[in-house]
Amino acid sequence: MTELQLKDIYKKFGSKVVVNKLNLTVESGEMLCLLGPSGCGKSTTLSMIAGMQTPTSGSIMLEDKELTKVAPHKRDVGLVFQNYALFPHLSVFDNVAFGLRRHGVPKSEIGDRVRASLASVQLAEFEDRFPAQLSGGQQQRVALARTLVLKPKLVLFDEPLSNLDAKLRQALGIEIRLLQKEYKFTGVFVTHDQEEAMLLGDRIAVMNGGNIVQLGTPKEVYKKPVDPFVANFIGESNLLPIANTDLGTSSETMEITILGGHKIKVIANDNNSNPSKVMIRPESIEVLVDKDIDSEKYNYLTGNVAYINYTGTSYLIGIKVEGIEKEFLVRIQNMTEDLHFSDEEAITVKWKIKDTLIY
Ligand SMILES: Nc1ncnc2c1ncn2[C@@H]1O[C@H](COP(=O)(O)OP(=O)(O)OP(=O)(O)O)[C@@H](O)[C@H]1O
Repeated sequence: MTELQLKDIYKKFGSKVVVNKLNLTVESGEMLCLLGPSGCGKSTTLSMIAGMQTPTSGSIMLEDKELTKVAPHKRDVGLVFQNYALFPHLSVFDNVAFGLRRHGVPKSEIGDRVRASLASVQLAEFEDRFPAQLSGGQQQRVALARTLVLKPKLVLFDEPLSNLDAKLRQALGIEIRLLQKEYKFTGVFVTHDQEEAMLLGDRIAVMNGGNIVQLGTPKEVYKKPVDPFVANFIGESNLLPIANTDLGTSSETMEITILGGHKIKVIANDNNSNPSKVMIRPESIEVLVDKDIDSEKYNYLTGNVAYINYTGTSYLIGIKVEGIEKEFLVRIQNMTEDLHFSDEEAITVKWKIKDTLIY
């Protein structure tokens, strides 16, 4: 069931268009991540749903209600911000109870609801503390409890994890997912961090310049990015400029030449006439060890090792390939043996033809 629908949402600040006829549907119980670089219009989109900004034109429907006609505090929409926005002079209990009191919830109900909500964010023992006596992660949990205690249909998250360190970000991200199952809210989550979007989103809307450039599941946007911008923004990528495309096609594959004269095969289809770039994910590439060449199935590229970085879970190898400006990146996971390469050593790598995307 559709919960939230944005229709032709358009927003101008002065003469600058920041959201450009955006259309988006969020299903009931879904978590939709708005992901994009700074300035792409994701926070403005969220602010319009929350009612802190008014669209220049377009409509926002929450179920069958036109939200743009409803005052912000009557929208049944919860908000979780980056900076927690707790009342410093109120205890944790009173911060969480604040909204219930304002909504006129009977006193007899308030204690139970606040305690249940604090328990669900693992802060049952902290109700008498003040925000300044809590860590950043705990403060953000109070902010979550304060929002969820009101049981809103829709919860809007504006980069709520970005003030926290990497480990805590992941832990709290997982908690938000579990809380969503428990409270059954629909969520829109703004972030510029692709890992966060992959962790939290049932679907991800990738934004650029006020538009949604791709909408899909984390797997879809990662495996089949629609253009070089998305490929580059989500995960690591090797984007190689194409020099020449018509070097012969078989029924299934097409051979193209990239800068430096290297030949690469791609799966032929109707969409790849006149492409300008080849894209290969670093983790779909392997180092050639056995010298067994299978050019029906694999592409090969030879260069010299520029650097090799060990991250604990993988190796990242940068390879200088003739004619290609940026190092070609290879990420090797699940290594059973240590990798040893000296600087400048010649290296050949291979990847499956089917893992080669073109734009
Ligand atoms: N109140 C405002 N008045 C004028 N321009 C604004 C206003 N709010 C945002 N903008 C501009 O609109 C554009 C989009 O801003 P927005 O905050 O939506 O981007 P964002 O994708 O959320 O970026 P960030 O991650 O940096 O917050 C930016 O160029 C910004 O400078």
